[in-house]
Amino acid sequence: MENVIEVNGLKKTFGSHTAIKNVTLHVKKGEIFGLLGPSGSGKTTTNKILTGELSPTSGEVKVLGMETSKFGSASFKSKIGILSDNSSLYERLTVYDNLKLFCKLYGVPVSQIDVLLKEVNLQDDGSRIVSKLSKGMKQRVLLAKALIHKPELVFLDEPTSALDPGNMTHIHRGLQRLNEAGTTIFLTTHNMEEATELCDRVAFLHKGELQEVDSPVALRHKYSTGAFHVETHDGDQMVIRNKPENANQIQELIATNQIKSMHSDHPTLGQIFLKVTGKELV
Ligand SMILES: Nc1ncnc2c1ncn2[C@@H]1O[C@H](COP(=O)(O)OP(=O)(O)OP(=O)(O)O)[C@@H](O)[C@H]1O
Repeated sequence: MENVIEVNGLKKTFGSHTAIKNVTLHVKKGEIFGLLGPSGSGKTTTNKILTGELSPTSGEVKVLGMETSKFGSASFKSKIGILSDNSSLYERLTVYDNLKLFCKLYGVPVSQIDVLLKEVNLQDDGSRIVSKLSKGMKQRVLLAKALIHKPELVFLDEPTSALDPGNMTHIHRGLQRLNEAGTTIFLTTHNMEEATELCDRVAFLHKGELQEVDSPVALRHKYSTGAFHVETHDGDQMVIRNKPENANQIQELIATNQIKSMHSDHPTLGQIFLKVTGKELV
């Protein structure tokens, strides 16, 4: 499958500090790819390099088949959408007028605004002044702004960090629909449930280096202890190792209808990150 992001041996230094050491990653067209890492691991720096805001110190970076020298071009900008902590709105204008400006900038019909406001659950808030909105509402307007020109590839840096659970679910469904319609999503998040739910593949970034790149399911399988957690109808809880000598015990529990619940011990992405890097993903 075609790669929309190709990074080989990327390095980025700020003075004597090396923020990105030797990162190689490839994102396929149509994927939701999650970049996960604790504060200071280099996620924002990677995002900024991929969107042309920063230049790499060394290494090869190609996005949508274009070299970094093309990242300032109108053609590149029309194909990517960005939601980052640098994204901003005109505070004194209404939500609708903000989006109207971006429609004009990209030559998009204003009819697109109502569609997008519904997608971000702000269908009744178009006439509100941006400065009066909550942080979570602004984040959703910024998401609408990032998507207004129907980009092929979107970079979303913590897109749901300010959202309540209801709106987070609404945005997750919207991002899944967007992805099903063909948009590739490069997602940066601290939220492990979000990454597990949304991402086809995730990469763990730690101190500027990638530790693991795989699907959440494959990672959880890889780091599974192979044990079963069993709860009986009597309220007993037990951990049974997945070994041949324990097969009889499990069979007997099943035959005597004692099992209330049983699930295999697959660690969460947060637990895997801790195991791989020795650091909490916070
Ligand atoms: N402009 C800069 N000048 C100097 N150092 C920088 C600059 N930008 C980032 N760094 C350093 O590079 C490292 C990676 O920073 P980066 O912002 O990419 O991390 P992050 O993973 O996005 O963190 P967070 O989750 O807190 O946003 C940090 O040590 C940071 O201090």
